Amino acid sequence: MKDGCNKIFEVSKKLLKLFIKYPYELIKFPMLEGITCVCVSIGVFFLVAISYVLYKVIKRTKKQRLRKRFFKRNGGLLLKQQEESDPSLVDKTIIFTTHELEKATDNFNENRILGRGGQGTVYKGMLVDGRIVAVKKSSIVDESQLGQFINEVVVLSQVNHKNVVKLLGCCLETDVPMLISEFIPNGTLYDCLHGEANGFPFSLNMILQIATEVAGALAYLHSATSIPIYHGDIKTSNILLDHKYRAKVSDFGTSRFVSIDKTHLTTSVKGTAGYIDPEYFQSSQFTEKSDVYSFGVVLIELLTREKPISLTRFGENRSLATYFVLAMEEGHVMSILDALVVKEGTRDEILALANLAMRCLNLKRRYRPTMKEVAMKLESIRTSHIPSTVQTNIKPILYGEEYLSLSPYGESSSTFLSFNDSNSG
Ligand SMILES: Nc1ncnc2c1ncn2[C@@H]1O[C@H](COP(=O)(O)OP(=O)(O)OP(=O)(O)O)[C@@H](O)[C@H]1O
Repeated sequence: MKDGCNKIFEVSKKLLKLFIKYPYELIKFPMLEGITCVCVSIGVFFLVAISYVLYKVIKRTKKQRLRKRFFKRNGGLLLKQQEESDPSLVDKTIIFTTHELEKATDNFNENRILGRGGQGTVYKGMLVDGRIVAVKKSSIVDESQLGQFINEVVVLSQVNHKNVVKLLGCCLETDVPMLISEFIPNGTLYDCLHGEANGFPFSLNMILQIATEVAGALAYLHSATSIPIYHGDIKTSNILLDHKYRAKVSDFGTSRFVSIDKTHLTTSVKGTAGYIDPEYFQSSQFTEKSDVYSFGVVLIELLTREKPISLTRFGENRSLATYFVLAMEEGHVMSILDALVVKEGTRDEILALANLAMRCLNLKRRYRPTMKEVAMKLESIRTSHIPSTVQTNIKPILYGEEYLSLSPYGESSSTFLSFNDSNSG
C-alpha cells in the first residue's frame, strides 16, 4: 500500500514537472488532455494531502512540546517522583492528561459549564471509566507557588472524608493547572438558601444535619489528617449538596495554597466578605479559629436564611454576623430567625444553637471553640432533636449563664439575653 502510494506520488510528480515545463505542448495532444487532467488532479491532491499531514504533525509536535514544558514547569516531574516513591498513590490517578479532560468535557464545551468562580470556570465531565467529574480550569497562576501546589494536591487527593469533595487529581499540561474532583449534583448551599430555589424548605433537621456534617469535616481536616489543613474560605457557596442533600465541603484546591509554616497547610487565604475572621485583619495570621469564625457565619446563615452581606439591611447590620450578635444582645434574636426554624425548634435547641453561633463569632479567637467541640455540640443537638416536633408556643428564653464570658466584644460580659420577640408566647 505504502509502495503503491509512493509510485503514484512519483509518477504524479514527474507528470506535474512535465506539465509545468511543457504545458502547451502537452495540451496540444488531445489524447493526452484527459491524462494530463487526471495527473494534475492527482498531483494537486497529493500536494494538498501532504501539506495537511505535515501541518498536523508539526502542530501536534508543537503541542506536545508545549504540554511537556507546562508539565515540567507546573511541577509534574516532582509529582511523578512522589507517585513513584509513595506506593499508596500508584493506584490513584492523580495526573490527568489534557486529552483525557478534553474528551471528558467535550473540548470544554460551554454547555458543560457548572459555574464560574473568582478564579476560573468549572466544567462537568465524564471520564472514560464512567466517573462524573468537575474540572476546574483556573484563570490565574502563581508560578512561585507551583512546587507547593504539587505537595498539597498530593495531600488533598488523599483526604478521604464523606463530607469533603474528593479531589481526584490535577492536569499539569496546560498553562494553568486544572483540578479534577468528584461531581456533586445538587449545587451549592448558597444557591439553595438564597438562589432561585429560594422557596426550598430547610427544616431544622436538615439544617442540623448540614451544620453537623460541615463541622465534622472541618474538625477532621483540622486535626485528623497527616498534616492539619485549614480551609481558609468557608462559605455557603463552598458547601455543595449531594443527591441526598448531604453536605460536601469544596474548594480546598482552588489552585493556590499558602503554607503559613511547616506545620500545617491552608488553601490560599483570600476569604470572602462577610465570612472573614475579624482578627485576621489585625494579625494577618490565619489559624484554625479563623475557619471557626467563618463556620459561625454559615451557621447563622442557615438559621436566619439571610445573606452574609446584604444591602437591604442598614448600617452595621449589613454584616449578618453583626446583625445576629446585636439581635442576641438586644434580646430579639427570634425575630431574625427563619420561620421554619422557629416553628420546628424547641426553646432549648434554639438557645443552644444561637449560643454556639455566638461562641464561633467571638471577636477574640481564643474564646472561640475548636471545630471538634462545635461538631460534638451540634451532633448532640441533632441526635436529641425530634424532627416531627413543631413548637407552636415558644416561651421567652432567658439565658445568661451560658453567654457569660463569651461576649464577642470582650473577654467577659454579664449581658443577659432573652428571646422576647413577637414569636414568643
Ligand atoms: N465538585 C463540584 N461538583 C459540582 N459543581 C461544582 C463543583 N465544584 C464547583 N462546582 C460549581 O461551580 C461553581 C464555581 O465553583 P468555584 O469553586 O470556582 O466558585 P466559588 O467557590 O463560588 O468562587 P471562588 O473560587 O472565587 O471562591 C460553584 O458555584 C458550583 O456551582
